Amino acid sequence: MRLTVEQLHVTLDRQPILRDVELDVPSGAVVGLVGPNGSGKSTLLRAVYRSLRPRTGVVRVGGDDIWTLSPRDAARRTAAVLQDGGSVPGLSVTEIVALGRTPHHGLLGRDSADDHRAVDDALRRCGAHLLADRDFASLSGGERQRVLLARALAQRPDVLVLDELTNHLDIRARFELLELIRSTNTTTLAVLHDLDLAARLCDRIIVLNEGSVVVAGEVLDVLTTQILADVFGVAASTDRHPDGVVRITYAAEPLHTDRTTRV
Ligand SMILES: Nc1ncnc2c1ncn2[C@@H]1O[C@H](COP(=O)(O)OP(=O)(O)OP(=O)(O)O)[C@@H](O)[C@H]1O
Repeated sequence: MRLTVEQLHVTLDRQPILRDVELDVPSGAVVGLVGPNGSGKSTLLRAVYRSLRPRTGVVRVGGDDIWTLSPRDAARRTAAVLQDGGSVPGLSVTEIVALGRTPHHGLLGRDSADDHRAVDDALRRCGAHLLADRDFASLSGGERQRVLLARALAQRPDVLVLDELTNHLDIRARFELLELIRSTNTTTLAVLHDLDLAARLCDRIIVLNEGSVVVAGEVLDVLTTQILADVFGVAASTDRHPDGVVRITYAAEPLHTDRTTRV
C-alpha cells in the first residue's frame, strides 16, 4: 500500500516541530528518512504510526486518512520498530512476537494456527528462532532489535516504519536485516543515521532539517556534496561504484560552517 503525508504540521509544547511536511512512499518501496539530530525524524514517524495527532495535515495509508480508521484497522496496516522498543517484564521472545498478531485477533482474542505460523515464520526470517524461549528482557541490544523486527513482520503489515533499526546491530546483521526488509516488498519508511546504509537500502531518500523536507529523490540526486555540507556539516562526495552500490567518501575534518543553514 502507498503511504503519503500531506501538509503535515506538528507543534509540541507550543514549539513548531514539523512544518508543511509532504512525502510519498510508493507501494513496496523502501524510503529512507535522514537528517541531523533533532530535525524531527522520530516525530514524523510518530505521526505516521498514529501515536501523535498532527495539528494539521493528513497521513494516508492505501489512500485512507489513518485517523478515519479504527485503532485496530490502523494497527493492522502499519507496524513500527522503534529505537526503544520497550519491554513487558516476564514475557518470552515468542510472547513478544505474538503481540504483533493482536490486531488480527477475533473477539475471543485466541491465537489461531495462522498466528502460530506467522510468529514462527517471522522468528526464523529474522534469525531469532533460537531465542524463542528466552526472557525478552535478558537479550542483548542486537538480539532485541531482531525480535522487535520479527514482531513487526508477524503483524504482516502493509507499511513498516523503522526508527534506527540498525543501532545495536553488528555490520553483518545490518546487511542481513536490511536485505530481509527489502525481500518482504513491504512499503517501508526507515529513519537511518548511517548514510551509507541509507544509500544501500533505499530506493529514495528524504532529507529533513529543522522540521522541513529539504530534498527528496533518488540517492545520488539527494546525497550531494552540497546537501552533505549544508545539512550535515561534513565535507564528502558520493559516487556509484561499478558494483552498483553508492558510496560516500568523507573528508577527515568536519566543515566549520553553520550546518543548520537552510538549502
Ligand atoms: N514533547 C516535546 N516537547 C517539546 N519539544 C519536543 C518534544 N518532543 C520532541 N521535541 C523536540 O522536537 C525536535 C525533534 O525531535 P525528534 O526526536 O523528532 O528529532 P530526531 O530527528 O528524531 O532526532 P535524533 O536524530 O536526535 O533522534 C527536537 O528538538 C526535540 O527536542
